[in-house]
Amino acid sequence: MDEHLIEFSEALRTVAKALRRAAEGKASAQAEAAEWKRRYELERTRNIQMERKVSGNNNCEMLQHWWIRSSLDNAMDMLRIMLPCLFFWEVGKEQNKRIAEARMAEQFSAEKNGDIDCERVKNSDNQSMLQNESNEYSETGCMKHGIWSHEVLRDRESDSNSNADRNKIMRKASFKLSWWCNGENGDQHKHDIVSFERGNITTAERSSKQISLKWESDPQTVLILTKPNSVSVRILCVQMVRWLRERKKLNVYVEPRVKVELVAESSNFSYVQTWKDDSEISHLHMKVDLVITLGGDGTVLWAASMFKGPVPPIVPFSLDSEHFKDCLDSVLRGPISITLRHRLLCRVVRDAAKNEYETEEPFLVLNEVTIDRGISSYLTNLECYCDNSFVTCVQGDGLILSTTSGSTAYSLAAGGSMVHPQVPGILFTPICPHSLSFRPLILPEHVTVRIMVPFNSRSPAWASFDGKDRKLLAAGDALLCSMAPWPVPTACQVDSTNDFLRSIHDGLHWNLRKTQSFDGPRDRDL
Ligand SMILES: NC(=O)c1ccc[n+]([C@@H]2O[C@H](COP(=O)([O-])OP(=O)(O)OC[C@H]3O[C@@H](n4cnc5c(N)ncnc54)[C@H](O)[C@@H]3O)[C@@H](O)[C@H]2O)c1
Ligand SMILES: Nc1ncnc2c1ncn2[C@@H]1O[C@H](COP(=O)(O)OP(=O)(O)OP(=O)(O)O)[C@@H](O)[C@H]1O
Repeated sequence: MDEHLIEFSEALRTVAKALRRAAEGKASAQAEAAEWKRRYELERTRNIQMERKVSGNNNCEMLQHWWIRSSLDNAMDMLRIMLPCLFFWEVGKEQNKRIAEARMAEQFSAEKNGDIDCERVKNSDNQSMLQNESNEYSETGCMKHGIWSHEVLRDRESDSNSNADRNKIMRKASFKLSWWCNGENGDQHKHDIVSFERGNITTAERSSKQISLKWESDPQTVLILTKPNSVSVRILCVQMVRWLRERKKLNVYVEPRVKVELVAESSNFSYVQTWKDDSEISHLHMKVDLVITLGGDGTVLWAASMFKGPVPPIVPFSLDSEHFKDCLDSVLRGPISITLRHRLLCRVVRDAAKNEYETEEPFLVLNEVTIDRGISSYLTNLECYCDNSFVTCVQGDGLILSTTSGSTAYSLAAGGSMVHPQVPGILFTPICPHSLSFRPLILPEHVTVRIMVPFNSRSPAWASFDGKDRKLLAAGDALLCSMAPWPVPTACQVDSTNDFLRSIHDGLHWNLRKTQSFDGPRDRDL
């Protein structure tokens, strides 16, 4: 009995193997056939285009001979390739072969009969989808309706179908990719970065591309922002204001504090402009062509925080900027490489709010928003959601939601990755989590992160924005954070990537290690 069972199971295994091989043969034959068909169609389209060109010469007879000959050559080539494929195909399904032969015959005879008039083909009752595509392709150079992929021959549904049905072919399921936005009035600015060609997805444009700024009219007005309480900054500021006004004939804006300092230095600086209150600051972006910062990273953060909407290009100067004239000359002339630094839009929603839109004044951060335990000695307890999905509960000192620009600041100190500033995304970095497995995350740019202080939390939490403006988050309060539509354009010294690498080498001494000495054991000694 056992022997019979073993024999039977062996037989079954053999049958299964044969079936699998047949299925694999069919799949590869189908793939190969589809590929050759695609090439055939491309060639055919090219021929139609060439024919159109030649017909301009009114040499119809020559054209017809040439066309028929090249079509025959193509068809023969295709047949040569298709025959072995069809053999395998037959193993799988006899009907596929019949459809393919019919299809080939139809194409072949159409070509042989010199059926090369695009309009005629287009209007023909028996037009095939293939011919339609061909016409569309040759007329427009691209697909008109949606995104198509390679065509494949369709299994015949039933033998009783009409000839027209039998000869029908089916394309690989066509599809369209579109951006998902938060409704029509969503605050996310999107643009197409993906292009489609015959169903193959290619990224045409990526936001991490190097961007170049070319002035279309000469800049007229410059705003200079300076780090306070620094003698070297004050000296540099005086020189720069003078040069910009006297040599470049530009209008110069400074902060009220700096104007007082300048006028105290010399009454000649009375031409320097400033503002009286915050409402004037909100209109600055409409007057200022360029912002110059004299200071470090903190001054750039300060500059960005002054613009609650669009930000003019920022040229950051460190304190040792001896060559500011050459540098500003080339910036004012353009073109310059810029880095578009993404910002995060942060809104606090109180427990008492009726809905998510009832928020306090939003904050825009260039580095990060931090939610921490403040002066409380208890662990934070923060519930985190990404769109509507629960992410995790942060129990530790807190959480940093950082931009990629801010990835080299606090987030880095808390163990987050350093990310090129042109990469769009939100870094989700815990601060001293009380768990061994809480690794930092990087979330995509389009999400909204929601951090909530649960009602069972032992203490409130504190949110701070680029290290400033602390806000208390009580139980039930939440912080919403998403990518802001207004990036901060900063001028590069060389280009985005070069500047980023230089800043992590020079500023952070990234991977600085003494070079290993030459003397010592070598591979050949082993
Ligand atoms: N443990 C930490 O590393 C820590 C703690 C608190 C705040 N910070 C950072 O300080 C920032 C505020 O800066 P500030 O100048 O107003 O305060 P600050 O004067 O205390 O300077 C903080 C330091 O962070 C550096 N820094 C700021 N942004 C940076 C960036 N994007 N890449 C690399 N280094 C950066 C500055 O150069 C400065 O040396 C916050 O946004 C936060 O990222 C860091
Ligand atoms: N125009 C300004 N008005 C008020 N505060 C400012 C201004 N510019 C900078 N700050 C603040 O001064 C502090 C120090 O500025 P900044 O980081 O530029 O100097 P730094 O610490 O010497 O530079 P770094 O450490 O990045 O080399 C920051 O907290 C910043 O917010």
